[in-house]
Amino acid sequence: MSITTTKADDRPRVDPGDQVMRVRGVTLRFGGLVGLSDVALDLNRGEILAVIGPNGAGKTSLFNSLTGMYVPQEGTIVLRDRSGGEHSLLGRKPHLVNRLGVARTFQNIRLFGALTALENVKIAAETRQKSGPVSIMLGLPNARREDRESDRRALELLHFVGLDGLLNELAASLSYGQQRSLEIARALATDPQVLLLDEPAAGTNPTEKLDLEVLIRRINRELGVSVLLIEHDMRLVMSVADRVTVLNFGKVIASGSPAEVQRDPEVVAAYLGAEMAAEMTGATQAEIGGVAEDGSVPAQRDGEEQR
Ligand SMILES: Nc1ncnc2c1ncn2[C@@H]1O[C@H](COP(=O)(O)OP(=O)(O)OP(=O)(O)O)[C@@H](O)[C@H]1O
Repeated sequence: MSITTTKADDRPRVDPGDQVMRVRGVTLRFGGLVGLSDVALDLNRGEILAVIGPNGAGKTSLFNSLTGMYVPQEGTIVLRDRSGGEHSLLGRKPHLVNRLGVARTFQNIRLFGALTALENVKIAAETRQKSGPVSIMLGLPNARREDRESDRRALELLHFVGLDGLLNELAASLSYGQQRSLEIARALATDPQVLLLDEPAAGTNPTEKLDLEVLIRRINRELGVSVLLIEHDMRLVMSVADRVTVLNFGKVIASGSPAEVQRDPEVVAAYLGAEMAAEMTGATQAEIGGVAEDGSVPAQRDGEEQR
């Protein structure tokens, strides 16, 4: 992956027939609770696909299933590489899924707080190295070359996400928005074909949200990375996503362009349900869930779902 291959305005060609990830019939149960039910989803190469839905709808469970952290009891999850080779991801260990080209960020940021920004990204870049521990310990030429390459790559990515002034700051001392950018740089350092972003705007301020919007587009356009995005901020989703898939109670209830999904009666009903609940109880929209004035979709309360 090169950082400077295309101009910012160049969209990678999105060919609906060229699916980089294909998910079919995925069902995930936690004991008696159904987290995902017969979920199907296609991510086309070069596109940004948002996955939305109220809290508890199954979005993170889906990401965990796509990245090997959860193993669904039923279904298929296939990654297609650039030469058309197909790889089943179901049941594969997370580091092997990553090696095949799927990287992710987490809803709750997972950085090494006591390491610097540069070290956090370099560790991820090193997962692509071929030198074994003995070559590294002995400082053999191959190992030294790969070490310099990891340094170069980490610096390039920190520049790409706008953190080049903070290379030597401890991750824990960065602002929330900066930590989110660092997590993205770290995910990119593993050279993914597909990047899964789990609520990247959570906890960021309005300026950081706008920066994030630009960054997601640049990752997609300049690096040619296909993006799956979980996000509650509907303004961000509607602005960056090519298509949107809506989950509710673990099922896909709609899929289409942002405009189509916004008009879909089932999606409207899912969110209107929360609105009516707010009216009936006198609670505010934000307290109950539904589309709030700022465009965000707050939580569905525990116990609302019948699974
Ligand atoms: N490890 C687990 N064990 C048991 N239940 C789980 C587990 N992980 C998720 N669940 C349940 O599966 C359902 C879907 O949760 P999930 O976190 O995927 O939803 P979500 O759409 O990502 O919500 P949020 O927007 O709050 O992140 C919830 O009822 C949740 O409690």
